[in-house]
Amino acid sequence: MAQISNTSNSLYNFIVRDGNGIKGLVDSGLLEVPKIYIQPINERINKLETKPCDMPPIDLSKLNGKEHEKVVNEIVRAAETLGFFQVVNHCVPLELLESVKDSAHAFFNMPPEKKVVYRQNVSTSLKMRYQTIFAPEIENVLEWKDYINMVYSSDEDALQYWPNECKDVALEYLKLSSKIVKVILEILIGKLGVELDDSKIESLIGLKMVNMNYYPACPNPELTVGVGRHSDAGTITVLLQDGIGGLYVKAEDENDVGKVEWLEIPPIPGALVINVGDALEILSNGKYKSSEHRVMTTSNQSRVSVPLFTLPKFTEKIGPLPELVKKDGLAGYREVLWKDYMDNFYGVAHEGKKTLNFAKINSS
Ligand SMILES: O=C(O)CCC(=O)C(=O)O
Ligand SMILES: [Fe+2]
Repeated sequence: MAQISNTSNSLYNFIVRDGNGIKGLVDSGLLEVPKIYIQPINERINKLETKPCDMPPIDLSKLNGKEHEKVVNEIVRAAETLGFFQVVNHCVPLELLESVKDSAHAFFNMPPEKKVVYRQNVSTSLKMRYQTIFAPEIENVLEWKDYINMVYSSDEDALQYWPNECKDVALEYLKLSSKIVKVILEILIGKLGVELDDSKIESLIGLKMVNMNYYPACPNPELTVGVGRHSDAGTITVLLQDGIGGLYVKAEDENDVGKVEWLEIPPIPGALVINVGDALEILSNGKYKSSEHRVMTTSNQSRVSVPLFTLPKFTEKIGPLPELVKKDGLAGYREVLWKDYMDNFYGVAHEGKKTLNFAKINSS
């Protein structure tokens, strides 16, 4: 924290201590991007070097019909290649998705004094946090994003600790999206030729949290990032994005091996984005890809997104499934206590998929 708070104390106090967030700074009439938000050139997103991801969304309702196997294969292929795909005809009502986005706006539109009570160091609850900086003590440049993190432990706790503005819809979203996660996880594990009982599947997604990300309009989006390059730590993420766009995923150019390209996951009304996290990459011994992704901001509209992160319970030991190691003849990752993995994940600056090196064997 020293770095940021020392270099621009008053900015730090305004944004973080007083709970205004980067949203508050933009609302105050900001014309220029403050220095601590300016990314080094190699981290900026050049839209000209990106293209839209043209993978059609996967229709989950077809899992119940004669195209079951085709849909299963689409899911597996997407998880093996990009690690990202979109689903439609899932079980989450579209009105609920609209209410979730509305409630995110309702929370962030509150005055700072209402939000600051949820700030780390102010609130004693670990179940709800309002933050603007991923990790001020380790990141040198800040992300153009405010967010809340709502950790699920029980319905009672959620209704007690999560903000009134969003708790009911966030809880409903968490429950229904968790069903999608379970269906997809069972398919992916099944296709590895491994059988896991229900309690094991549950423990792989035993920790659930809903974040609400708010990216205010930025005077110069080319200089900043909404979220820098990272992979998600957990098993599977379900992401609701609004219609603004700006989520980019790293892919290998199909026509030019080794060449990297950034694909934008286009907003599709009613669709949910699904992505593989580090835990699933480890479990599958690298077969399923936890993708590097990042977010660009826009100059005239604020964007919201609402990920449901599902992660293994902290007490789980996560390593490649033994049947796969036997089949592959080699483990690409070591077994880690999930708590240790998460401590490392939150303790280092994020630089793409480097957080996975904690578990990788022979990582360079
Ligand atoms: O806002 C988005 O589209 C993605 C956010 C994200 O990657 C995250 O919260 O981990
Ligand atoms: Fe992410």
